[in-house]
Amino acid sequence: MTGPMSSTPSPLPSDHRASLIDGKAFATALRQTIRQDVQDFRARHGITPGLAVVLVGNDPASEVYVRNKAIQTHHAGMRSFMHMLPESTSEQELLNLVERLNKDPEIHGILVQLPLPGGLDAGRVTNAILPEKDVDGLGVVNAGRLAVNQPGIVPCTPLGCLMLLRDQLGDMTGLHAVVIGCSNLVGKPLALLLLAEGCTVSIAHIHTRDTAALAREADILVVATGSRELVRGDWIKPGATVIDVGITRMQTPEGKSRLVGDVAFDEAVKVAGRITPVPGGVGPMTIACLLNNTLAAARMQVEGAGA
Ligand SMILES: Nc1nc(=O)c2c([nH]1)NC[C@@H]1CN(c3ccc(C(=O)N[C@@H](CCC(=O)O)C(=O)O)cc3)C=[N+]21
Ligand SMILES: [Mg+2]
Repeated sequence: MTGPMSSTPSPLPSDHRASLIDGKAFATALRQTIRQDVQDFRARHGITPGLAVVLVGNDPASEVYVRNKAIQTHHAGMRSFMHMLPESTSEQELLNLVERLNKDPEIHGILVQLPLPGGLDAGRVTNAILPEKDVDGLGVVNAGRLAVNQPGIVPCTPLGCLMLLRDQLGDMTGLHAVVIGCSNLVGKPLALLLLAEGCTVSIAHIHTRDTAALAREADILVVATGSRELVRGDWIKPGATVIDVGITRMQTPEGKSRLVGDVAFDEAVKVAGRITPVPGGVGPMTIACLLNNTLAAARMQVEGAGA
């Protein structure tokens, strides 16, 4: 019995290395553009876009992300409003805060950091955010707009992946995109975006029978499972474009911390044509797209439809 990799000789030279998709550099350039656009927006309207970030509880990883979001929001010339609430916050208190932020004209975008502590219904809280301020694009209105190809706010991580893929590949018509992972946060919206790009899209999930065999068919392979190094080198079609959304913090034997993705990078880099590293791939794009969505939300609220 021979597997597909041994029966199909790889067309790649033995010293092949995928080119790295530099999400960090792309995000830096995007943030620079946004910073300029924010200045122009302020010059035209006398209004500074404002982003409110709500964090409930004290998960250390979430605190780091939220702080990074605030710093980058300021760097882009926008206002940042942080709301750090105790773990004991009730759903009603959280909904009351969202209601206040909905009504506040200085706030154009609202993000409630996920996951929420147990007992708080993320769906109810997310859907309480006005669709025009839902800069995460996770409420049912923006999710529905995406599903029917209407303009709306697209979730930050999928949007970041799409920007990288457009930059790398240009026209994606007819390419087979395989998305591993079907979350409402990443996999599902990204599959819809790739469909709109003209890809043939397959989604693999927990019940998929042979995910490795499906992955080997992919021209574009996106992995968003949160299962570290799930995808091995022999899951990848030679020359494929690989987008690794996963990010897991690990302890090295020396007691240092290290980030790893959902793709076994050292194996994948020998097979893929292009690949995002972790860190420095999708992660920085997520925050840049949050700023992008906040500016777009401010434009829509101030300049109206078609802005
Ligand atoms: N409502 C909501 N919206 C989110 O968008 C959201 C969320 N909740 N909860 C948590 C996840 C996670 N997330 C990341 C953002 C930036 C990096 C990032 O910048 N990563 C860097 C490394 C950062 C580090 O060193 O830890 C990189 O990959 O290079 C990663 C992950 C947004 N999330
Ligand atoms: Mg990354």
